[in-house]
Amino acid sequence: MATLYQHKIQEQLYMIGKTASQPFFSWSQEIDDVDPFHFFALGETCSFRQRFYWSDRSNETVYVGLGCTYSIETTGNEHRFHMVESEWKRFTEKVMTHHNGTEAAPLLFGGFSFDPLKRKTERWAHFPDAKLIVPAVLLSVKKGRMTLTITVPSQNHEQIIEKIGQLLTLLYNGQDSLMALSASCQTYEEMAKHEWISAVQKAIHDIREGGLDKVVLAREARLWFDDRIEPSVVLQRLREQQPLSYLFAFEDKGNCFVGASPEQLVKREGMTCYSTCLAGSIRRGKTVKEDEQLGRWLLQDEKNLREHRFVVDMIKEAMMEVCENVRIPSEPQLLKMRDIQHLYTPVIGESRHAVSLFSLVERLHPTPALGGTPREKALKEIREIEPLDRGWYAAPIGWIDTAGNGEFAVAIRSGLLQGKEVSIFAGCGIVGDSEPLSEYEETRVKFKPMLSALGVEQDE
Ligand SMILES: C=C(O[C@@H]1C=C(C(=O)O)C=C[C@H]1O)C(=O)O
Ligand SMILES: [Mg+2]
Repeated sequence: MATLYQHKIQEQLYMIGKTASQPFFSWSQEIDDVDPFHFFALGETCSFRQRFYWSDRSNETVYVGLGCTYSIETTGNEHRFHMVESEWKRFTEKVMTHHNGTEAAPLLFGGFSFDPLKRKTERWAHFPDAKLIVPAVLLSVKKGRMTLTITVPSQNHEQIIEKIGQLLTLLYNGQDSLMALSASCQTYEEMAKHEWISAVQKAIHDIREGGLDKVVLAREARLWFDDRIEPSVVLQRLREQQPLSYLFAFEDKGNCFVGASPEQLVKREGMTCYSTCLAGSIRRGKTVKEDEQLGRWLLQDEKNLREHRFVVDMIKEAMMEVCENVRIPSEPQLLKMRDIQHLYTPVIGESRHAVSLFSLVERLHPTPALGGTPREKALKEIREIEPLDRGWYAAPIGWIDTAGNGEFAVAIRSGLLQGKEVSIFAGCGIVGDSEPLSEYEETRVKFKPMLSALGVEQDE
């Protein structure tokens, strides 16, 4: 039965290719339920060199992509958001779609580097300042309904269609295997710890001198395992451990950037635009009582409220420039994740004119939650004093569809998996009354989600 199904799809694809009048075509069909993690893992089995994974905070929308039919890439480009937007538009004009009654259509997924002007290291060699791809095979899950979308060139596609056929055979004949984490961590090292603390001291000093209000400083920890870490295992563990976060992964030739972020940068759905202000943090309590006490403390702590206020002021201003009827609560609320609680203020507005998703991303990135205030001064300070190449950490990651709707998260609580080696990243907002050691502790708490997903517990 399953093999027939696979052959039918292959046949249809060859037929469409023969009559296609555009350079690419895209074919969609609703399919029986499959496990998205299993689908992602099969990408490796069938040697697709690019894979991505996305699920939103409610887990209502899941996208898993394998292979790459079209890619948009830039390095060091100041106009990178605009360039990606126009390239995507060009692609959508070159593709013929066969929906078969589904809502699905091709999708562009990818991310950006935090700062194109920062000096780059070898570690992030596969992650340029912008890289977004149209996958050859896309699994979409929307409110429980699953769709498969295959997007391929109209000519010379025999090899890729053959490969997709193999994938479908395995998908319906193989077992869904819940994989366990088999690699164990041999060495854990906090990189440039003392330089980072000195950088925090310097930032506090510079803020007190005036002209700079807030700057976010991040650091890295590196782990060495006795075996290769398979990203699908990490994703599965993140889903279990961080059910309220965005889950994302972007893999290119064995380098996989993965994370579970609580932070939305922007979402566009028709004329409605969403963003969130997230800044100000404290750990979770060990008991309900302690947890509530910590939460109450956070809601009235001057230093954390100041960190948060800078983010609210900037996002509110940016949204009011392009939206009307901007709704934003006057006080932050608590957002509790498994390991940490934050001050949180959601923002919603109706776009005044056709404001594109990428122009919103450009306006908002980086918010003072990841850069600082004023933006350019803070970025300069980070470039100069932060002992780290952030790469894609703390930058926008997400998707856009052919109608221009989509969503980008801020890629924090994340790490880069490279075979047996993993780098994880965490940062925090420094203001005038920050204390270097408590900021250091805050980054330790922010390492926890990735560490637990990797099966590593920190010393208390
Ligand atoms: C920079 C990070 O987190 C950001 C910084 C926060 C803070 O300083 O309180 C809180 C949430 C995030 O916007 C990170 O997790 O690496
Ligand atoms: Mg903080």
